[in-house]
Amino acid sequence: MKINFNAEKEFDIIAIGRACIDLNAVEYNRPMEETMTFSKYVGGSPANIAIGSSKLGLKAGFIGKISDDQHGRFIEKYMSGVGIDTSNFVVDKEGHKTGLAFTEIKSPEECSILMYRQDVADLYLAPSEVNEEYIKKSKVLLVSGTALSKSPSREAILKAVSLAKKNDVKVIFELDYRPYSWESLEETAVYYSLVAEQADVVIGTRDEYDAMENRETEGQNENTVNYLFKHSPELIVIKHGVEGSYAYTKSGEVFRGLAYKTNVLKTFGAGDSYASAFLCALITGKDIETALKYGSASASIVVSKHSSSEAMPTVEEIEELIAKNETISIA
Ligand SMILES: Nc1ncnc2c1ncn2[C@@H]1O[C@H](COP(=O)(O)OP(=O)(O)O)[C@@H](O)[C@H]1O
Ligand SMILES: O=C(O)C[C@@H](O)[C@H](O)C(=O)COP(=O)(O)O
Repeated sequence: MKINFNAEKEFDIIAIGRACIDLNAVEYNRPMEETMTFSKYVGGSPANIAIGSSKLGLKAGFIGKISDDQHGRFIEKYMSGVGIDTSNFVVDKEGHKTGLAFTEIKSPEECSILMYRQDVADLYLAPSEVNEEYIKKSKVLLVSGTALSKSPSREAILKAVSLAKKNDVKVIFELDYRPYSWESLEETAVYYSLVAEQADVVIGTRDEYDAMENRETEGQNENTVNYLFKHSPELIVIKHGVEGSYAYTKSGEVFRGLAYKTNVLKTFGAGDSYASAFLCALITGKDIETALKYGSASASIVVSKHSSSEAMPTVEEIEELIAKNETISIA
């Protein structure tokens, strides 16, 4: 099965949400308390997805608010440098700062992220700063769940989703759940359900769907898809880490994507690289099974490297890995 996108559109994908900075531990395999040096990269889930998409040859744009300082200018310059249209970046004029994510790489299995996200510029994107003429030019609007965590960004996202639906732009909802961004699980569940019900494609980990369902315990994929398929989604992707991922279609098909063996350096970056390559495959007309392979291969490459954004692979690297066919099989 394939998803049909409107071929007349100028952009393949426009992402909306945060464009921030990752500061990744240079001395890894140790706790952050003992880490003295960090490398700077552009970060933020939707920015990473836009960067990954652009590197794979898609025409990508971005809607977001950046700080009026050195960090904001670094982000804009890096993203335009990799070919992303940054004309719809808004520069914050109220002194809000760029969000920072310090990463800790204790071991390949034990990584964590320490986020500095108080009063960050990205969450001040206002509905009036979301432009219909821009959104209508894209095949896809990629929405990050974290952008729903606070107003006015929350309303800006809801406006963007309704403009996308009005203008034949597919809404892809990447759940991107960061618990510390939210007041409560209850609040997350309200806004995640609202947007997931309107989206065409939903992508998330099992844990993230549990947040959408306001669950403290692990839910069943079958129940999740039965609920969402009563609404707009035509495709639902549920990721299970190294155990791989599943894609469910409204017509009842289920596909499994296996993870590819790799030399893991750190675990973060997997989700964003997966999303960009999965979507690139779908948008360029590949079937869902191939899209799952693209997502898994891209994630496998990025977890073997130091960054999330800079490490995003090319189509050739992805296809080379798929051709080797060294998957991780877990029952
Ligand atoms: N250790 C790993 N080795 C190889 N691939 C991995 C590994 N961990 C995750 N992946 C790949 O990345 C995808 C997304 O990872 P997951 O952990 O589910 O998402 P997220 O990073 O959003 O939490 C998985 O479906 C898998 O294909
Ligand atoms: O999303 C962020 O704000 C931080 C990211 O830039 C960071 O690289 C990361 O956590 C990516 O992890 P993923 O969501 O597993 O792809």
